[in-house]
Amino acid sequence: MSLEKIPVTIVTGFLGAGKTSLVRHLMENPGGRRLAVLVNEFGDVGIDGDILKGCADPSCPEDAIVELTNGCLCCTVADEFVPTIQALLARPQPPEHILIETSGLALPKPLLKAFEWPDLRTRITVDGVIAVADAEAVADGRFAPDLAAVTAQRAADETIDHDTPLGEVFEDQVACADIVILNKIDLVDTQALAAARDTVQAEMPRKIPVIETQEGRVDPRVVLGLGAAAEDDLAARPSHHEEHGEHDHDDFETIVVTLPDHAAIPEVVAKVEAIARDHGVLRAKGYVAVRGKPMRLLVQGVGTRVRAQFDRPWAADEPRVSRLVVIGQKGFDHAAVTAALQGEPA
Ligand SMILES: Nc1nc2c(ncn2[C@@H]2O[C@H](COP(=O)(O)OP(=O)(O)OP(=O)(O)O)[C@@H](O)[C@H]2O)c(=O)[nH]1
Repeated sequence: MSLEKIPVTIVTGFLGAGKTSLVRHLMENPGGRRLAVLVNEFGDVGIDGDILKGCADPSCPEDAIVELTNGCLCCTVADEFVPTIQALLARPQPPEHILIETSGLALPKPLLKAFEWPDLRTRITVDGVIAVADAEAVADGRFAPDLAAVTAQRAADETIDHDTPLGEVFEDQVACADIVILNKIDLVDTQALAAARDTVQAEMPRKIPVIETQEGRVDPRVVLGLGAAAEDDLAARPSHHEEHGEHDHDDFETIVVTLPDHAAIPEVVAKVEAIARDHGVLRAKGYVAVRGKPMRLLVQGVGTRVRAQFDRPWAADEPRVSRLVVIGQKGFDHAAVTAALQGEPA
């Protein structure tokens, strides 16, 4: 038995940045490695796991794709993360590389600390932390500091943290990374791309590569096999939540909304656009039944950008239930969002 530690790549990045797209691309291009994938999502509706299981193959069979939906990975280390990794390592053919997709709200640093767990420390190592960023969202200033707060408080105290909740999560993710994937370059022009690059670079505590991609398509040789051993290098990866030792996710809220069947795709898309526009919803995703269609519709909203495509037929034993996971900042209007999704189209 080899004593080499199994490399683990942690994929982090804000809600909807393109983490699942990247993981999927790596599963399709494993470079000869036998992979296992661990995916963590908010809410108990595992959509990413479902998407990823759709591209299971011999180099990453379905039972090597594990979903952890019981809350945040970094907060359930002992109960969930450690036993899951142990089970993967105990497989007759253990993986040669493990990919972990964290939830878009997760802070990577507490997860890195889990690699110090006695039973894991000798068996796995963090090969690299990849932060995926949405070039359009970054260029739009969605992670920018709260300028009003900066102005109001500058005179009072220079040291007060003026970041927005989105800004904090974004900064923590970039600060922890070994590589940043600046994704969705199709949605920005050259100027906006340069602005996004500058913003990402401004957040880096140390110089790391920034790679531009579309749909997370990157040469696996660039992102796998970095040998970063990030768990030994925690001090170089500062976090906003350092002093608390742990963190909570009180800045964001998730609801799950059950929808009626829809008559046509544009209706669903318009509603998902509307909840982002009118109620500041950050992310919406799920499967929707369209009347008369045997296929289920995968609906994905990132801000007001919405994609909908049929992914596979509803299974015979599967209820044709339309459900969307909706994530927004704390205090978003759950009732209004639910009503907007459940109501008749405008
Ligand atoms: N236009 C465009 N859309 C993209 C690109 N990459 C991903 N998307 C879309 O963006 C949406 C979110 O992509 P995901 O890969 O699910 O993002 P994620 O980071 O895994 O999302 P969460 O797990 O919810 O945080 C999906 O609708 C993707 O199809 C890209 O390069 N360009």
